Amino acid sequence: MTDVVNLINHRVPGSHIAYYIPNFVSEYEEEHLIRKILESPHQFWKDLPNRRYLVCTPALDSTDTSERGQVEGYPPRTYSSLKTSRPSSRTYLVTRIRDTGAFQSSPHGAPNHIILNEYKPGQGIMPHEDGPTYHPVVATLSLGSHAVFHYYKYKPEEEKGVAPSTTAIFSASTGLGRAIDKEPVMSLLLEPRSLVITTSDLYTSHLHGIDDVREDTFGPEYGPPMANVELLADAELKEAVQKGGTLERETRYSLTCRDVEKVAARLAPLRR
Ligand SMILES: O=C(O)CCC(=O)C(=O)O
Ligand SMILES: [Fe+2]
Repeated sequence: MTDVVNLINHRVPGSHIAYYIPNFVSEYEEEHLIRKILESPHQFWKDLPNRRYLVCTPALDSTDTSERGQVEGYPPRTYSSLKTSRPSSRTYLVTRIRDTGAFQSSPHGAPNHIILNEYKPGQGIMPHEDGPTYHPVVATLSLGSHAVFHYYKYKPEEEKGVAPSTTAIFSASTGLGRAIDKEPVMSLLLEPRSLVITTSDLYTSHLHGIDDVREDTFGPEYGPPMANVELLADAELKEAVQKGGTLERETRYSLTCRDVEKVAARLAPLRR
């Protein structure tokens, strides 16, 4: 892994609550992590039409349930651990994320919870909120492919009715159906091996999502600008974003690392 990062050098321009760190892990580490991910037993994965995911804790082995808990939107039966060799790749990763200082004020001072998602080309995740279960800092590592991450806001309450530019969605914070503004407030290109850290109300009062497309096309007529373009490390990707171009998606794995403030339910050990 690379040296300890100084977050201040990675602030997304125009935002004081998002940080983008390219090449947070090396190609060798990426390959190792993907291999470990693919070794996770099939029964631990939860298949959805547009992605599959599993939930694990960063530091515990598969027989230790002491820190496991229920996370809103994620059924308890998916709780498991990634199969890892010693020393745990997850522990190492979490230590490095802790060392960025982003989780300094979180209850455990470091992520204690990881959601692993796998997206094939053409898959994505609808705009959603993650709910109030977590401390409002999230660190997401991307592996295997790039993705374009959009952040959205809700339409103001007084705008009743769903206009053509909005989508009605259930809000985890209010429990009500609300209309979202389809124009993203911010969009980021996440390179493979990058870490993005978002905090504060980008997390608590906004939604986030990834379009279910096979390729991403950039250019003024194709969609919103990428707020982190100046921070991109890969010259080819950067040029595609700056001058206009198309990037084909490959299989992407994301590790969404957070601190669960309150563990809502203790779970029985997995028997398999
Ligand atoms: O794959 C990602 O980066 C986003 C995952 C996500 O938003 C979630 O699992 O709630
Ligand atoms: Fe999410």
